[in-house]
Amino acid sequence: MVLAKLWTLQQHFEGLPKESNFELKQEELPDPKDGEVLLEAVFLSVDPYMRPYSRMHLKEGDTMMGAQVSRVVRSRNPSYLEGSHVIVHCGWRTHFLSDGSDLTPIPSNWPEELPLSLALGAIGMTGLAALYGLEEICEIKAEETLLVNAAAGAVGTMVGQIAKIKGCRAVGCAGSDDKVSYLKELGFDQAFNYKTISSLEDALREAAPQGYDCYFDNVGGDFTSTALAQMKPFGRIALSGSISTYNNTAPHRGPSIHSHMILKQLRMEGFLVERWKHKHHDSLQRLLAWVKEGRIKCREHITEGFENMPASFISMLSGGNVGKAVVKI
Ligand SMILES: NC(=O)C1=CN([C@@H]2O[C@H](COP(=O)(O)OP(=O)(O)OC[C@H]3O[C@@H](n4cnc5c(N)ncnc54)[C@H](OP(=O)(O)O)[C@@H]3O)[C@@H](O)[C@H]2O)C=CC1
Ligand SMILES: CCCCCC(=O)/C=C/[C@@H]1[C@@H](C/C=C\CCCC(=O)O)[C@@H](O)C[C@H]1O
Repeated sequence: MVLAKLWTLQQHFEGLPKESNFELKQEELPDPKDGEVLLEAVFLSVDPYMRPYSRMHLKEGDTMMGAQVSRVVRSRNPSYLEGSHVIVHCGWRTHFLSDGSDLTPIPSNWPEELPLSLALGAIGMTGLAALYGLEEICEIKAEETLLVNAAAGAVGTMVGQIAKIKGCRAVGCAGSDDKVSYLKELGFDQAFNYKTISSLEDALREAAPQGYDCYFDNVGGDFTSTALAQMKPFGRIALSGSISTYNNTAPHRGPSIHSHMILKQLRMEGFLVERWKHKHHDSLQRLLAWVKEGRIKCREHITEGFENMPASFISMLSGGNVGKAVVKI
């Protein structure tokens, strides 16, 4: 028997989540039965979707949703050896009993020197979001100019670096001067702090006077209304997320899109990573190769301790992270 800790959604969020929205609980888990494995969390993923999805899919009292890298501590399932690692969507919890059907093994050629936390980020869900948004939705081509917002985050840092690998010009914006310096270190051609500029319109024009072929949108809202005006004819827009609206307490009036979309004949499409599940294996191998070759740098924002899950989540939504937000147990 093991005592699992778990974070529950004590009360639905109103605006930015608060520590009081969460409750830490404990649960006794029995020994695994035939076919089952007992998992222990090693790294928990901290992601923006948890904010809107909790409202859509959770009741008060439910365990918070989320993915983690876990270690198999006891196995009665021959497919999973004790000591091996898997990814599992079991929520914010330290231990979990699984029948094996919901587990994704870490790629078998994972290099020993790479932290397993990257399987939640650059070589995991957020890396895949960047890759698919660029290749499948933007259909980005060499020498094109790309704009990405929330650029210093998990998805954004990957978007800019993949665009550079493909021979494109990458423009990124983020919410602090340190983040902007980091984007330049990563090879972004232009980067600016959207919180300190006097006009977003001017900053976008200065960064790419000829306009943008592709726009990878993580932020939505008013930013998108302004960015659309600077797309080139036949530009493509990948709607990845709209984090600027996740904490809204009143329904948000969407960006005004028609005149730009029609007159410039733009294409805008939302996506979820899981659409290309059939490509995940090969895509993860491509991301892994770029990381091993040093063509992609991975920065992680690691918070220590399961008790700090709510704090890490609130901080990420407030812009406190550079790179992928992860909690290490
Ligand atoms: N479609 C899909 O399949 C997927 C979509 N996503 C989406 O991608 C986006 C980025 O996710 P991810 O990379 O994991 O998170 P990040 O690592 O980028 O962290 C979130 C960042 O968002 C920025 N942010 C917060 N509030 C605002 C705001 N009001 N305006 C502008 N920026 C803001 C902050 O950076 P700053 O300091 O720059 O403000 C913060 O650091 C999210 O919208 C998410 O929902 C993620 C994964 C998969
Ligand atoms: C308007 C909201 C847009 C959110 C965009 C976004 O960030 C999507 C992310 C998904 C994410 C969804 C996650 C969870 C389902 C529950 C699983 C769990 O962790 O318990 C994931 O599926 C990959 C992204 O496409």
